[in-house]
Amino acid sequence: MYMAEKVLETVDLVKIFKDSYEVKALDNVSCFVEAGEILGVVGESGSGKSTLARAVTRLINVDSGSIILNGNDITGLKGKEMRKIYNDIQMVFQDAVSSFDARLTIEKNIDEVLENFTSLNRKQRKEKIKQLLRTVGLKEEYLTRKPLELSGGECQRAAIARAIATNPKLLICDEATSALDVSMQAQIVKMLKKLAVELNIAILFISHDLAIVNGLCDRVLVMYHGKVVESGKATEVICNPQDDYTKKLKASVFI
Ligand SMILES: Nc1ncnc2c1ncn2[C@@H]1O[C@H](COP(=O)(O)OP(=O)(O)OP(=O)(O)O)[C@@H](O)[C@H]1O
Repeated sequence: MYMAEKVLETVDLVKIFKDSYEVKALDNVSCFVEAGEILGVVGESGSGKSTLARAVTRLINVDSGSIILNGNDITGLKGKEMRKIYNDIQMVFQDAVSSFDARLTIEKNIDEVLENFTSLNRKQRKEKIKQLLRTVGLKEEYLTRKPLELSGGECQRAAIARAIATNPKLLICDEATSALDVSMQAQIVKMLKKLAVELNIAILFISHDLAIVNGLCDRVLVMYHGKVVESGKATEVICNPQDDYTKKLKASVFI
């Protein structure tokens, strides 16, 4: 029997932020994403979505639970060991422009990643960058443009080109389409679907937009106060929610 490869798995992740009071931002969060699959993570503001992304990329430490990447427990990795797996996990954020160095061309911005994380020579890197731009639907002339000379949608495409430059196994998109207009959102969604299938990348797609998640994701997790309150096939969870919170979330979005 064919078994899809689990690229990411989290087991009972707990993260508590202690300020003047305690916030359980992740409350026993277990989830997984397979190669070629897109997992949506939805929930209102403050439900823990970005904390999950930051925990998985090890930008923050968790209090308990495990993070398994390609079958390896990466929960406790530090420094050099952790840097080795950065090739395998990439992130795309809402504000694509500020994720780039505004003084450098798109080519140079992407080249920095290739220079740091691959052994390609200058000529090979240039070819690779051209190929990456083609993959995300940007013409070669964008190589010499600077981030502020691109539209929001084009810049997000360039950010995705840079994110896939190291052939990651897992791509985390944190509100990656939220700043775009509806037609741009649709184009990026189409492209992410294509990338998941053609490059066999697992995508964790964080969004507050249930309609987009419904159109893009295979499965979805609904988070509330750090807990996964419902999960399942995206169309089933969103079209026919069982949990009261998911019902409310859907009603608040679609009224
Ligand atoms: N560094 C931090 N210190 C203290 N509390 C934090 C920190 N980061 C997040 N939190 C808290 O953890 C909870 C979850 O926040 P998180 O950013 O994960 O939510 P979110 O679902 O991504 O929200 P949004 O959709 O607004 O981005 C919130 O109550 C937030 O205030």
